Amino acid sequence: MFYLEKSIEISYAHRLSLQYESKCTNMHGHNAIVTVYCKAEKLDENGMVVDFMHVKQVVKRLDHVCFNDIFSFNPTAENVARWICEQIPNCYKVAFKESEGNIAIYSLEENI
Ligand SMILES: Nc1nc2c(c(=O)[nH]1)N=C([C@H](O)[C@H](O)COP(=O)(O)OP(=O)(O)OP(=O)(O)O)CN2
Repeated sequence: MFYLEKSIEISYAHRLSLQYESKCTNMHGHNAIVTVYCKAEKLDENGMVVDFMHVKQVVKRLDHVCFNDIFSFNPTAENVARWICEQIPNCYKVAFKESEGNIAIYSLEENI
């Protein structure tokens, strides 16, 4: 099995829709570190699991934007991690580090 991991920093704004009072329902921003994990049993015709540049292109679509403008779902770290995973071939896990102590992980596998 071949494994690949890439981390990219993004800056974004968002506000959350929540069923309780929270400061996070106000527009605010984060500098997040997104780590994308991919794997493949066989390499493609270019000798890759997936091109690092392709991973960057997808994640950078989220840089310096307001998540509420581009997503129809509530832009929590969990939901955005799943969205990223769904965009990237051979991706099985995304860790979305919203701030130093806050990390959401979406994984297709049980053992994260
Ligand atoms: N499960 C989730 N919980 C929260 C999310 C989320 O995406 N998933 N997001 C937020 C807000 O974005 C909020 O800005 C983060 O709040 P907080 O935990 O207070 O963040 P910090 O620790 O970075 O901020 P401090 O003010 O320094 O404590 C909330 N919850």
